[in-house]
Amino acid sequence: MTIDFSLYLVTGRELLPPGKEYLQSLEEALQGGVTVVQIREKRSDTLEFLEIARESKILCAKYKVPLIINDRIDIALAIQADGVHLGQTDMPVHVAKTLLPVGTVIGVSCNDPDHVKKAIEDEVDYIGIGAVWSTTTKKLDSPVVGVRGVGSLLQALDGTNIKAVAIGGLNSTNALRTLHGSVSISGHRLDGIAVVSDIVASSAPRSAAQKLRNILDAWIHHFDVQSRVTQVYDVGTIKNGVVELMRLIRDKSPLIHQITNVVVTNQSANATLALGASPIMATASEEMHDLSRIPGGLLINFGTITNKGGMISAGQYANEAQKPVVFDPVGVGATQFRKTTASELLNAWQASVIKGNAGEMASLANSNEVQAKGVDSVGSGFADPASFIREIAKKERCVAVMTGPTDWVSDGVTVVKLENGNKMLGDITGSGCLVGTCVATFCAGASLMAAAPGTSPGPELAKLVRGNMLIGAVGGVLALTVAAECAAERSDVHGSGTFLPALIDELYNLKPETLLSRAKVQVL
Ligand SMILES: Nc1ncnc2c1ncn2[C@@H]1O[C@H](COP(=O)(O)OP(=O)(O)O)[C@@H](O)[C@H]1O
Ligand SMILES: Cc1ncsc1CCOP(=O)(O)O
Repeated sequence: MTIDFSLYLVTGRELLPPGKEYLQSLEEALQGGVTVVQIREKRSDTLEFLEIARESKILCAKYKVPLIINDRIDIALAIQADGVHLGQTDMPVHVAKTLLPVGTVIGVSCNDPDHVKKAIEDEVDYIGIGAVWSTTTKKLDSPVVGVRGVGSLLQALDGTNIKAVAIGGLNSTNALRTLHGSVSISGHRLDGIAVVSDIVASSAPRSAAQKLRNILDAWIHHFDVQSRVTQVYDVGTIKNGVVELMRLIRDKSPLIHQITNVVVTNQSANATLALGASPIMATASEEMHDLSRIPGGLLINFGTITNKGGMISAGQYANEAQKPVVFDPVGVGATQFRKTTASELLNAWQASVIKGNAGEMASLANSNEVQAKGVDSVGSGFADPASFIREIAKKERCVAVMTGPTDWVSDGVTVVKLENGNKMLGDITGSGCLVGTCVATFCAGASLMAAAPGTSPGPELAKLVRGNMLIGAVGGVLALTVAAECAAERSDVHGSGTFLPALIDELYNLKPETLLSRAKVQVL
């Protein structure tokens, strides 16, 4: 039987809110658009489980929704359920298959590559990947998979007909992030999401399910359409796009919320102003929601990690508001704490752009090809930077920027090579951080442009960010590197001390014509 796995409800009677009756809640969830139901009764004895399963089956049949039984082959047989769901310590699949009628759907829980390998060998019908987020609904025996961990498990299913759903802590706030961020490098997406508490614990399960349904419908449609069309760029389109953004930033002065390090806070705020935007350097968790409601962009630079909670909530609210999130993982390879924090942040929210030098990007990609010393990259960089940047962008599901004497930008398909700049940028502290600020500013411009009425077609509900982040990222790099060239040529610049204020001046005075004539852009 073919099952639509998109909205998979797992029951949990112990979570029902006071006054909500089980069958009533289930029926409302079905009306809200649940496509498959699993009866999970961890505390009931056999007779109670059987009774619940029977009643649930009648209700599911009314809505033509298939019913799956958790763990218990005997109950599944007794009520002629459509399927069973087995955990790693339940009845082995090959034994279950000998007991169940041919055609019974079999699913297993997986949280590592070996589980997936075994599920493929066992020819199961679907896998439940989890827990993806932390949850209090189930006591977890293994660490959470994290959104970024799902893709490699999905990729292992390439070439099979096995379906996959994500489970654990899913709700209407993180569903889109989970769906988008879990797509594998090979383009394999989840078939659905499995939810317990977000629906069952709700006093309004119909609207809880409907909310998830709307997100799923929008995202699946958007993804399936988008994976069939590739946006093609040429140098002219990119340069003109950047200039358009430059003008829009000066005209609209978007708010650039920056959580950045203590070393560069002042110069970053000044660079933002010089570009015509408005900086706010706010770090407390308590203010993140308010800030996310103001159009603009967010920069998270973790050069000095002092407020992880603020970084997490700022990014999550920005995703919700479809605002750009630019992540600068300063010195990520330097300490284990930075590595763990980067992974935590990148699982918590979807970065729109990740920007780093070669050492930082290598560390994020777990590559040993380029080393770092503290916050600096060491050596001559990647042998094939174009392929590296394309792959990391594809893996992280965002635009990636790798700085250095040559800067590289990719959205996972197109690679843009940028050769502006001046080596004096290496003589001041925080030139990479300034690139991050400029990128966040241009991405904010791109977001504002897309938010203008009539400029952004398509299902808005399906997006974690609005606007063209590739052009935004290129714009930020070009603004800073071209301004650096102009600053370095000035007769009043005698060294790094005079270079920095001259750089701010040149950003302030940067003209579209200068940027157009100096920009060294190649599209690969
Ligand atoms: N040798 C160089 N020549 C020209 N531009 C450079 C050079 N080194 C760095 N840059 C520019 O300086 C900016 C910061 O890059 P980088 O030095 O890699 O960052 P970080 O400070 O994070 O290590 C980038 O825009 C890059 O183009
Ligand atoms: C059954 C199960 N398997 C892995 S996590 C989980 C519980 C998910 O519940 P919730 O959706 O309430 O986090």
